[in-house]
Amino acid sequence: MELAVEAAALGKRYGRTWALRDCALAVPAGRIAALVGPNGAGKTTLLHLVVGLLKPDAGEVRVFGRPPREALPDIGFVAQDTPLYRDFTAAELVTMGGKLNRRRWDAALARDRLGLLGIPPDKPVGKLSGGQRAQVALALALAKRPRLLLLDEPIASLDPLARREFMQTLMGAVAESETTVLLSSHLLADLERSCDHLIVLQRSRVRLAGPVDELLAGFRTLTGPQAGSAAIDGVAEVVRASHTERQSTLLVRRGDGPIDPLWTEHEVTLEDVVLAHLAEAEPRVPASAWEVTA
Ligand SMILES: Nc1ncnc2c1ncn2[C@@H]1O[C@H](COP(=O)(O)OP(=O)(O)OP(=O)(O)O)[C@@H](O)[C@H]1O
Repeated sequence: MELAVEAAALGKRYGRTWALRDCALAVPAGRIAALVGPNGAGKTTLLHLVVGLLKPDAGEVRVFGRPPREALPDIGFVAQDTPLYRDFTAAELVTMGGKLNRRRWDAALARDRLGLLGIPPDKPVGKLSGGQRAQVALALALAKRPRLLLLDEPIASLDPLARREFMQTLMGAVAESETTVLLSSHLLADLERSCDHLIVLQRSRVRLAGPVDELLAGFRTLTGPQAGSAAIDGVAEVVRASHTERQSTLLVRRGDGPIDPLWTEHEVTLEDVVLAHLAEAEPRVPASAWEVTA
């Protein structure tokens, strides 16, 4: 199995604070991988390490078996907030992309895609809507015909319809080209429909990672009587529990044995699994840290 992204003991720190630590990852080629986690978890840092914009302070990351700098011609990257030269039109950006990527540039693909989406070719991109700009950035990244496409929160500013259209465009494009995608997002419901690999970061560490179908198959929600959890001891490991006066709801990592019929088993969604793993309280900053000496 070819790995598109592989990281071992990868770490990056700013001053004394680790933005990413002990990160071990293996994203197989051809996957659409979602990178999720709370604000400040280290998602952008990880993407910047993968594209070679940052150098690791520990460990290493490889892209198709090579250091990121060597793999750069095979990587397409759309940074957070899709930065584009705002005074240029989409048509000018497509031409400029051709000059910057002489080895491989599919201008026809970008033009066809933008034409289909009704993006005006002759309007400065600064005057397009946020969704249209995101589509321009995606079309430019795809025109590079990358083997790995990195997208940092590409749909954050889009309305629900534009989000769906963006994800459909993305999935259609990568299915045709067998591109591997690593995309960070907070929008779990959108990811469930389109991603087949998941990486959850929390407080600079990988909390959970693997193929979505395997992760979902490994967890169940159980509902049953309060204080009945002894009945599942040894059969299922409780990841998160919530209780009302009458019943308990448990998210469990499923073992092999049968579950006591006291409990009703339900399948889980991606959102259930991610939120249960992130539910640990985030550390708070004490109010005293905000005091500024006059
Ligand atoms: N240039 C920098 N200098 C100092 N600290 C930084 C810098 N960039 C990021 N950090 C810190 O590194 C940590 C990880 O930041 P990062 O931007 O990777 O998180 P993120 O998961 O992408 O967050 P978000 O979802 O808010 O975009 C945070 O604690 C952040 O404050």
